[in-house]
Amino acid sequence: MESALYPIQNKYRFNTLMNGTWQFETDPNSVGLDEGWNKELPDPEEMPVPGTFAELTTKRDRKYYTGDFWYQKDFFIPSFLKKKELYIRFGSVTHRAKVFINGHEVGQHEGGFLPFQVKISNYINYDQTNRVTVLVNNELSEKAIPCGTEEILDNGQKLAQPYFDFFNYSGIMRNVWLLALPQSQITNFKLNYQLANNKATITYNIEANNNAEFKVTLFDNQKEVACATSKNTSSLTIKNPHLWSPNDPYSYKIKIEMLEDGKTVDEYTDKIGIRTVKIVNDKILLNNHPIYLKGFGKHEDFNVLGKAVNESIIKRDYECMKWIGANCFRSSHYPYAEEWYQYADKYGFLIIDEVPAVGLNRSITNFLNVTNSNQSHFFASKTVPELKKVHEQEIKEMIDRDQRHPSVIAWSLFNEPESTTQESYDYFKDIFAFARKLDPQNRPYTGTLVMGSGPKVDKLHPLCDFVCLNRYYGWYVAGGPEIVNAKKMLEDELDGWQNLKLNKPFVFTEFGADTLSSSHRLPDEMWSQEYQNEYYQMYFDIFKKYPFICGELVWNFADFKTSEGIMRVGGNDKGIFTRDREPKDIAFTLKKRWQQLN
Ligand SMILES: CCCN1C[C@@H](O)[C@H](O)[C@@H](C(=O)O)C1
Repeated sequence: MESALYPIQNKYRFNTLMNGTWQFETDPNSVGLDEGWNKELPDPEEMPVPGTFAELTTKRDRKYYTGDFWYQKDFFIPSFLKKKELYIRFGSVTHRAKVFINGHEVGQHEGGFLPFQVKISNYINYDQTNRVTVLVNNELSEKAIPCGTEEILDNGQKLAQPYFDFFNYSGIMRNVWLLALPQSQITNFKLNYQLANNKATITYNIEANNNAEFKVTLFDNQKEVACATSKNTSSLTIKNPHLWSPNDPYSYKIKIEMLEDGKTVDEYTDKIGIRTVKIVNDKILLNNHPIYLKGFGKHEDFNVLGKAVNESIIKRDYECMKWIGANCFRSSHYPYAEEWYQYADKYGFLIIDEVPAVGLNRSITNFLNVTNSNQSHFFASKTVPELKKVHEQEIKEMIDRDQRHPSVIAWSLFNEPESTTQESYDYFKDIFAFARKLDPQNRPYTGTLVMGSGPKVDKLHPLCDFVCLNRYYGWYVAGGPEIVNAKKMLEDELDGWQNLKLNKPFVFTEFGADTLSSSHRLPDEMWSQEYQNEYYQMYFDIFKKYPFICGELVWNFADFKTSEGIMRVGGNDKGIFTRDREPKDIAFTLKKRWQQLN
């Protein structure tokens, strides 16, 4: 069911997008399966794919709809495709899906931010119209990621209660492809690079659905530079490699041919960037040179689109990040659509790729409890074994999908869980041990520590190759005139970390202040542009004193939608850019700083 290879077209492989208008119907009483909705929706409406119903409706109960809902689309399959294996590949379906072809169940998937594909060949009527139906569910629990719960309102409606600070958008929010693939096919390939003596050794490991030989060819600007024919794994070596880096995102082309009895039966080509990432003492090295990460925590989020993929938004975000002088972002708090990583490879951005392990606590204000006995002991609950299984499945799918991107430099296995209890350490010790077996390039593994999980109480930093801090001194604590105290709080904490002599890099993966682009205040006040500037200047002045700080990823790239609440004005307003991607004053401050920072 996993589908790590992005669809391409060549003489062996064909695909077509199934995006556009699908039929849609909510199923609040979960009667659809009994009433045959997998064959025919009784009273559907049009729904765009990719898209999310929550951003399109004018009715509150539809916006917050929680439970089962159905998508359906008819499609024609000509008989000349009979020789191929047919699949439907979903870039994602949020949060879980059951797929039917002409009424027959063909597969299901848990997890709303990673691709999967279902084989449909055995259920297709050739030279006829066929029907795909998807049963989707968007409920939150402590047995899946992202975590949350739900309540039943007085009118009987379910309401998702996220343990996280972004709107629980759901549906088919990424591209959908019809794939026609060869019977014998390449299903994934993994690459690792060693650099020495001005040579690069590229070790490959090819996964396929049949035993075969493989011919692997590397091209530099169309010129063949290396070639090998082998079973699934071997290596290629090239002299004077042109390495990939943010300032020079150079790519080679790799072509893999699958051979049966000497005849090519499948071919997959991709762009690859030769580079290495490692941690040495308290520095992050890219191609053996220390790097400083400048950029953002982001969200996939935009007006009307919700989290639906849209290449215009992707392009605009990268243009803004190039303009401001950023070189990095974290895919907070879930793996983004594949197109984000393709652009990062092309434009030379670095990505900390994050699995949707957010809300592994019992409140998004968990940080208020983390240092006292009010802790929720989240990892002591009986649902943890089920949660761990899903967490591991999604780590594997994320790494299988993204391990070849040169832009991906690290894996974030958690965002702000409960992290000061022995049971949290026991849980994540297993999670890290599981994950460390999966990446052929052995990139660094980390996770972000919630406010309060500091040097005296945090249990998870020993598992991390570099330590990521989400800190809000000057906002959630010691805000406004008390910002004078916030400075000392931040310094005291960093002194505490320094005294542990961890000899590890630290990255600030979140720090920020809600700011209304309409607000100017003299003297500055919280929510004003002037305060956002003062807040960041305080952090930057302090960062200078701690050489182990190797990155500043501000929160957030842009304003984004959350659930409603007394601390949210139409959503989270900590953006450097507004939700429609226009700069706040702080963007010009960061541009000046980041273009000078090497
Ligand atoms: C400590 C608060 C949690 N942190 C996580 C992120 O998802 C939130 O959007 C951000 C905020 O509250 O702005 C802070």
